[in-house]
Amino acid sequence: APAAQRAPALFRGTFVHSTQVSPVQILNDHILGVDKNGKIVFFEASDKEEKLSETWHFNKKDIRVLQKEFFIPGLVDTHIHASQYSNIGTGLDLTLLPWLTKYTFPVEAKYKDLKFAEDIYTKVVERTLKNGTTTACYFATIHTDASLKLCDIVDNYGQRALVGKVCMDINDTFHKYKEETSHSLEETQRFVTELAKRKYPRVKPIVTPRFAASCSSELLKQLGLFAKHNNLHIQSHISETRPELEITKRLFEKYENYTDVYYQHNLLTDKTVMAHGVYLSDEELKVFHREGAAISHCPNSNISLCSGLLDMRNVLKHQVKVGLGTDVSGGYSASMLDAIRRAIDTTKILSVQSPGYEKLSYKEIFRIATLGGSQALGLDKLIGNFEVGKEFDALLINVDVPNSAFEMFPGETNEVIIQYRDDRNIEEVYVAGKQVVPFLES
Ligand SMILES: O=c1[nH]c(=O)c2nc[nH]c2[nH]1
Repeated sequence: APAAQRAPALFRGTFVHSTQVSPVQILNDHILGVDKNGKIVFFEASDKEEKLSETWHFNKKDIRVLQKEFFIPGLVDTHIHASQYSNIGTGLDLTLLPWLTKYTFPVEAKYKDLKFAEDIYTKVVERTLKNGTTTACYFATIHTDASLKLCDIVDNYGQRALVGKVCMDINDTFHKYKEETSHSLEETQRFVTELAKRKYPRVKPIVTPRFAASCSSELLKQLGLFAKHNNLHIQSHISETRPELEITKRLFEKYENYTDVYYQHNLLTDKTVMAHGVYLSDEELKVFHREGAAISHCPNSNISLCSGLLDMRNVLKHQVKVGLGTDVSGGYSASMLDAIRRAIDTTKILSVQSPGYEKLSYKEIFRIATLGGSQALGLDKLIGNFEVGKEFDALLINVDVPNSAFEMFPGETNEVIIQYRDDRNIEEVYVAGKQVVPFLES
């Protein structure tokens, strides 16, 4: 088993596909496999084929040697507004607060219509899977039935997800889109109960106060207590823009800072993921570390809405759990590859502004997009890398497909792909060992 922990994140090998278990990769004298429950196993084999046929019931014809393919762990999108997918790539001329009023609240209000919800939610789940997102942490809208519909679709496609029905009882700029305080809590309870009844193995609820500026203290308190008593995941936004910080300060005068608002309402736990955190002070980062709360870094959105640049090096220095998020549709791409690139770009910009700033390497960002994301969502015992006993959430990358988006040059290793590969080179997507959404023909 310890050998598995040493197994690299990506490698070439010989692939074995079968109708019973798939896939398996032979690495020198070891076999990385996936059992019937989608769990990763790793064992030594003196005679690979004998061992394979005995243990896994493979025929020789199932074994294919494809030098141009390799696996990477599935990508974890720690912050994505499924409901905003219909706005993707549009309306990015404003900053956060006017953007919410002009573009975002009007589209979210449409999810009262279940047919509209079903159409957009189907498209976003399909698209994120095709882009290699095996796990997503979704914001839905304030509508419970539409949020449950999103859960049904996620389960149907075989994606892994945390899904949140949005809670907000304050909206002074778009009055139609808010709830009564007690209704917001009751509907969250109904959402959690109804989702539990469905017994979906890989779709879990997440308590979702939109952000402090759209929630009364009473609502935050009720949601915090509900999450605490039921040991639930929590997500929200924090310290994304300066004007939002000012409003929050005015609304929650007696609190030390933004982090303290969530902390005092029982909303900052080791199952919490907060989007953005661009303007968190070192003091606040220390509280995040102490409480085991995570940050979802959403670099595309931070740039697109001109919110600010997160100092990831400082977040890592404070040992705060951190993952990456696409933040559709503040972010204009539903691809985690885009988030990886923007995250690297952000630290490069910071290094231009402050010579000597230690940029993040692509290896660090790749880890944050996979294992880091699983830690941020409290799922790292289950997913995030290829450790024995975890579930096999993986992408099969092929560097040599027809119409590939880029060239491989002589002597290059597969590691090159992590630096500039394209989504179109994701050939197969696996969640818990099961193939979901085949994308490219090989
Ligand atoms: O990027 C963001 N998108 C949103 O929808 C939102 N709501 C509050 N704060 C937010 N930030």
